[in-house]
Amino acid sequence: MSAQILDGKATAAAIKSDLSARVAALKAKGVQPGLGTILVGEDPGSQKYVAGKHRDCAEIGVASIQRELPATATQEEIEAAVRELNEDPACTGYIVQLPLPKGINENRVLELIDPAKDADGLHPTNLGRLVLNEAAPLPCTPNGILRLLRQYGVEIKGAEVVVVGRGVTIGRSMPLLLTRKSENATVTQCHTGTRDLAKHLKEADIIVAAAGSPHLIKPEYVKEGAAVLDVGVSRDENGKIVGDVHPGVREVAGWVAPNPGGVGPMTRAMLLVNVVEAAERAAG
Ligand SMILES: Nc1nc2c(c(=O)[nH]1)N[C@@H](CN(C=O)c1ccc(C(=O)N[C@@H](CCC(=O)O)C(=O)O)cc1)CN2
Repeated sequence: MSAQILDGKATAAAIKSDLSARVAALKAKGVQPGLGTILVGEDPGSQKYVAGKHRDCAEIGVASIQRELPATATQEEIEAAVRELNEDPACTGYIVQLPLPKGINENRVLELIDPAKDADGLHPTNLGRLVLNEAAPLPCTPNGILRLLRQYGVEIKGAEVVVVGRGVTIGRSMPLLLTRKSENATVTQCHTGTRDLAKHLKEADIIVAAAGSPHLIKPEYVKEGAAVLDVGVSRDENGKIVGDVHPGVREVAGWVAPNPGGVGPMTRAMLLVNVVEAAERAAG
């Protein structure tokens, strides 16, 4: 039996359609939401993601503010771009596209973002609010994963979830979201220091694969009927995406979020949710 596809494209389209109406309501009140992006360098993947974010903005009526810096930009130049967006009233929320070039202190840049304009939910204040169970913009990919699971009726409550990876955009906060009382999942986090990944995966009802290691999750590691979300992005010699999940997993799993077409579009939709919610808060 082949797994049901968790269709991120279709789910994101429905979310964007709802957001369009909310943006129109804000505009009727004289509020124009605006998403800013800071892109440093010429990484083709990052350029593509940022371009997609601005296409989404145009689709739902959010204004776009784009700042591009060369790969040679200094820490000070990047921090100056952050300060500028903090002060720009047209920018109601913004992101710094990650990763930043080698040699740049990413945490120092993230810490400079005004937490009220943090559209990624990655500022330490907002991550701290998440730990404290307070309202905060949620990190986009983890939130998108939850929305996708709910959309397809995958049971999260009581589920054994294995998160593979511990990066700042997904792995660090995914367990925080899943273990809130509203989700009530049990989470095991695996990473490069995990001794027996297969043992943990075999127990999992839900697998979130965010390691960036091509085809790391093999069919024989997956419990029959599990939900498997492929979030890892590697590229082959032609620039084509290779996910963390082996294609054969579809024959074992109950649900699969493919890559591309699964979690990626949801990440972008959740960014728009954060931007619109921040503008709604600011409008009272
Ligand atoms: N500041 C941030 N940087 C990064 C984040 C993030 O959430 N905030 N996450 C990733 C990249 N990312 C968002 O920026 C992202 C990844 C994937 C997609 C997407 O739509 N992917 C498509 C495929 C696109 C392609 O063909 O390359 C899909 O999965 O269908 C959007 C955004 C790291 N950096």
